[in-house]
Amino acid sequence: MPAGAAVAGPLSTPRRIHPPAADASPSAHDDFVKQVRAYFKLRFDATKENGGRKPDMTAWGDCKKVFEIPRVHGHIPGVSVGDTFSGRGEAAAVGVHNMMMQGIDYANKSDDGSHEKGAYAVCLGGGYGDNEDNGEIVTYTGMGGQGSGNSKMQVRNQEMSKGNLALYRNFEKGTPVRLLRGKRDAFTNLITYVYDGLYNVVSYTFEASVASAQGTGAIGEVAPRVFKFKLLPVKGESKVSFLAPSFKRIGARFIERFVNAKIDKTTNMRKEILAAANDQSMEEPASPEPDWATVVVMDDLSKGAEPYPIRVVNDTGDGDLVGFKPLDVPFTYVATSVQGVEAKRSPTPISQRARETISKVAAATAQMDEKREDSHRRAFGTHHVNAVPSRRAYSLDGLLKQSSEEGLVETWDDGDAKHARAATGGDAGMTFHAHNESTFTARCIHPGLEVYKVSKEKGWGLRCRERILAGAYVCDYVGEVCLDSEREENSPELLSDEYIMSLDHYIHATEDNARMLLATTKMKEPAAVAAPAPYILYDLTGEDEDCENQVARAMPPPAPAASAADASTSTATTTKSPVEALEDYLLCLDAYKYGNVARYINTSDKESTNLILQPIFTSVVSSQASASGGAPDPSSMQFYRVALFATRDIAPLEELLYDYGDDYWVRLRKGDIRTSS
Ligand SMILES: C[S@@+](CC[C@H](N)C(=O)[O-])C[C@H]1O[C@@H](n2cnc3c(N)ncnc32)[C@H](O)[C@@H]1O
Repeated sequence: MPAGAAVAGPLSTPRRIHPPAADASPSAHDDFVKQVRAYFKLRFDATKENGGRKPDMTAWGDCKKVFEIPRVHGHIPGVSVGDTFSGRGEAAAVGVHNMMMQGIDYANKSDDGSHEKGAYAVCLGGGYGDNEDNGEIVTYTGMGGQGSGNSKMQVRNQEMSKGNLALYRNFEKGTPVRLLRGKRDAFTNLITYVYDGLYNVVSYTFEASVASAQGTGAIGEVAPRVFKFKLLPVKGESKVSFLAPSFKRIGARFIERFVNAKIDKTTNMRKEILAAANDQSMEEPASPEPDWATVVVMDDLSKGAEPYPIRVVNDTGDGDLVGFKPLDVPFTYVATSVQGVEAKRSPTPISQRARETISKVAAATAQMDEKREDSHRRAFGTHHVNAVPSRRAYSLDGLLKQSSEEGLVETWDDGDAKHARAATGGDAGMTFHAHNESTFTARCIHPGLEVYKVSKEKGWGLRCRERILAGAYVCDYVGEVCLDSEREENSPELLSDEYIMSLDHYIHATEDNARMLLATTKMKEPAAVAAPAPYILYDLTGEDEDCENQVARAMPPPAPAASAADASTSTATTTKSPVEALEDYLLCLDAYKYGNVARYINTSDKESTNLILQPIFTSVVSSQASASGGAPDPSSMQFYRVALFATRDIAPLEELLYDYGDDYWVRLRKGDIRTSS
């Protein structure tokens, strides 16, 4: 039977009718589609009349026996953007979306290689609680991982296969998908579907599902992850139909302008950054679009925990998601450090001890307050005392301000704006200044921070899309507070070492300091501690470039031989130096499982770093204080915030780096630390 020939009544002997050739006239295609729809209606009504179940599906099945249903990318000839369908069956019969039971219509491998180009179509109309349809921007959730029954709960991570892989190919190859939108009518309870044309897959993420029992945001609960594909309408080939939930709010004309403006803005931003990086004039003829595709792995790593979203992107072109740690480990983003998270789940010895230490620290803070000034005088010299706490630490616009004498940052006013520049002298990273939280004005992360794939060797790193001024606060190092000595129990994997920030700025400064801390925190009786050894644990002056030597010098001197009488009563503590004794109680921030954006900051040699760490005295609420109305105790030298500041102006997209310290490089060289690759 030639294409387009009429079908006379229900067919007892099914015959396959092929669609017209691609170059046939539009009217031939229109006729074919009309014919299919007429036959569909016939079979639908007949099934319904005979009391058959699922007439939609039956009619589709009948159509398939009679007509060859087109399997092509792009528009279906004879179907116009805006055409409506009575159900999924009718849309399937004409080939707009050929899979009735699932949202993504994709080819299998036998389909003549077209699976390589990606999915044919997607259907929006319920099913995945993670879908978002804002009209101009559609977030389409991938398939798989849902529980059985009607709950639609996400119970497992989705996999990059089948429809998800197909949509990834759309993204990769730039093949648009057809979008079928469905909406249930509140009165008739019937769903109408409309063909809204072609949409591009512009990015995708792999993130925690909100439609899961665990996706409640509770700390310690890790929701299964789903793929989310962002779709934008192809200009001139699509529409945002009345079925899109936000249609009334936005209005189609605005949508078109909005979408195009958005794309232009991104392109211009890229051009600007590239031009700045290459020091090219913006007047020069536009260079061809860079050959990179930014894979937006996540729109906001913090899931709303930070005031600014933190994008995770990969523009290396390797398209590789593997190795992005939140995908590999149960990581939870937290904006401030957490205590005893493990204990909440199961009371493990580590968190128990960590909590005891924290409360001892809190209890000792009153004494600490009195002694702080004294300790700082001993640790850092007289001129630093004034900076603890110091209202002079920040300029009016919130930049960290220090005199050049203190070797950190100096500021000046050039009349128009305040600028800050790294001081030429001094070793900023090696001088520790303490600031009281009450004088610490910048409490919010720097806008524009972005986690990105640096290289295979370094793994992921942090950069900022905006210029960071010298002295500006960037973020805190945030993690799970635990005992340094027992952190292995918390994160036994070797890699966990990568995310530890030891809170040892003070005890490693001087022996005196450690002894004072030990005494005030009453963790060990000072009498039980051996006489102080006259050495500095780490060379904080940074004068000695050979870190091997520094670590060698850092080793404690051999323990004095114990006498026979001592041996009978001696314990390990009697031979420990104050620093060693205190190390058992040293706290650290472990950002392996709980952390913030700072866990992605890589290290570099001192010359190339652009950030420094600054301890900020924080407040700990002791049990005593909570009983008396929750007034926070003053902070201590053992439990403090670690803030990161810019040491110089940092250009947009420049990697943010701080010096992990000599110990890191020594351990790296010895092979104690694995790199990310
Ligand atoms: C706190 S993490 C930084 C984020 C890490 N790059 C990632 O992908 O998650 C520290 C780890 O990053 C890697 N790293 C940091 N700085 C590096 C550098 N300069 N060269 C190579 N690897 C580095 C090392 O594996 C290190 O243990």
